Amino acid sequence: MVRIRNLHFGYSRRALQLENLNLDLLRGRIYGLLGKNGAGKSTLLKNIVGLAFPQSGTCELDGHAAARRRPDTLQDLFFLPEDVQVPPVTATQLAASTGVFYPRFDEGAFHEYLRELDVPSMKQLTALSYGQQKKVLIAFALATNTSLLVLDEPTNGLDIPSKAQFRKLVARALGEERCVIISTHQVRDLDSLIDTVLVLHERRIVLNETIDQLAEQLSFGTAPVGTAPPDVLYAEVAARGQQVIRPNHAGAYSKVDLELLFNALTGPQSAVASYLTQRQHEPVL
Ligand SMILES: Nc1ncnc2c1ncn2[C@@H]1O[C@H](COP(=O)(O)OP(=O)(O)OP(=O)(O)O)[C@@H](O)[C@H]1O
Repeated sequence: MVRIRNLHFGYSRRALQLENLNLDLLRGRIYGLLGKNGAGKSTLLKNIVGLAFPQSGTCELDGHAAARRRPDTLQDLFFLPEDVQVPPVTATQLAASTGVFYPRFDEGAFHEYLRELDVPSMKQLTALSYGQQKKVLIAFALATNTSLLVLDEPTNGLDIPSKAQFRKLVARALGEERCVIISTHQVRDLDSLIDTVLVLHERRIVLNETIDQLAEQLSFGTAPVGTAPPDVLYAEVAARGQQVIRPNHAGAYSKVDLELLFNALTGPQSAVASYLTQRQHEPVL
């Protein structure tokens, strides 16, 4: 679906935001794009949807350069930017005026999503709160049924129950044909939703693994404060003891702690990153 090769991008020639970046995104997956503030998540997403153009390298959507912005590509992708701006119309009018640009737009599903997110469909969007405006556009995005759905910080501005509702709706809207990419710096918002984790750090993708692959390779657990358990790749002091990441030698399954993993990968000289890279280069027996 998305194929990026040796992508270099900077807003000026002197400072690169993305450097020699390679990435493949597949249909039927929900990707979580994690990165610190200013890491370049929005910049990468804009390159993917053809709103920013690589200085060198390629970014292709189903074999066509995203930057060409072909009509058949644009009608099959939806991008929800971080800062949303709504037109002075109702949700119902939005569906009528803008839904036509997306051949598989499902108006019935749009209204169903609005009901589930508890947003009125007959009120002017400009008169809604920021969180409600965001929910309308999330409902619209899901109802477009485009093959590629790119959501930049969609949970910003949502209250806690709406974040849970958001996760439910996205999980339901995913099909074999759809590729969803969601960026966030609030890692916990994507817990139990994404199946693949991407971490953007220091201008590159430093992690691209499914949750299952991570659970297979790493073990997430706790240890008493002051102890140094054997094999520890990363440890962080928490309210009740230390949270630790170790190699999963025993083959036992533990829940992947996304926040701990993110901290481990974006700290100095990440032993977790080195371990995962080493595993990738081990011969398969
Ligand atoms: N239009 C622009 N012109 C110049 N520099 C920009 C522009 N947009 C972003 N940048 C810079 O590019 C870098 C990456 O920004 P970007 O918005 O992609 O980060 P982000 O990971 O999405 O951050 P956040 O989590 O804070 O939203 C930042 O240093 C930012 O200042």
